[in-house]
Amino acid sequence: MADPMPISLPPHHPQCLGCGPDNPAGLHLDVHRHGDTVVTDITFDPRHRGAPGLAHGGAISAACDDLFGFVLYLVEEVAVTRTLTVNYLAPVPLGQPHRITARLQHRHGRRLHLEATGTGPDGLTRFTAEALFLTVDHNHFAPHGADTEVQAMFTHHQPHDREHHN
Ligand SMILES: CCCCCCCCCC(=O)SCCNC(=O)CCNC(=O)[C@H](O)C(C)(C)COP(=O)(O)OP(=O)(O)OC[C@H]1O[C@@H](n2cnc3c(N)ncnc32)[C@H](O)[C@@H]1OP(=O)(O)O
Repeated sequence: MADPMPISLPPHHPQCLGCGPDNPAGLHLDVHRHGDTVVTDITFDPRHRGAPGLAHGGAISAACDDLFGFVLYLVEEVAVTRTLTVNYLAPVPLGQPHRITARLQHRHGRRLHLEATGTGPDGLTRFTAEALFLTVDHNHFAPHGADTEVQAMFTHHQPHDREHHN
């Protein structure tokens, strides 16, 4: 079957570390939905350096965590990371695009089990990640004054409308 048409997904908010276009220290992930997966192409650069010439594990982890945050648009529920495990299978060179693909593996009540794979231009999978996200309601963010902002992320994102118009 042909690949589904990619659909552009909006950043969580302009200052998000993972995807915010206005965060000068951010990774600036540009994310698309492909069917039941979300996909981003990231090229780590010298700002993300760990060992010389290689991406820092924390930068890779942040990219995976944020990409999992885009699966929430597909699930259409607010959730936060409870656990995140990254399997660093091979060093990730700076300056080479890597495609990270994430999806919901399964759901059990409030528990969303997510999985991701990061693959280089040579086809080698250099890292994988698994996460447990727990659904929360908007009040989770209220003590930090962000409940309205989080609600807006999910209200303004209308995946079905976008699908029809793309
Ligand atoms: C949301 C908008 C997107 C924003 C951008 C996305 C950015 C990317 C995502 C992130 O970085 S989120 C930020 C980092 N994460 C956090 O700040 C979360 C901090 N942790 C918490 O706030 C609480 O620990 C949490 C809300 C996750 C859970 O607290 P709760 O009191 O609601 O749940 P509880 O600990 O009682 O566990 C609920 C259920 O999960 C189960 N559970 C908890 N930890 C588990 C575990 N490790 N493995 C398996 N099950 C687990 C637990 O047994 C229980 O099962 P039952 O419902 O069956 O009783």
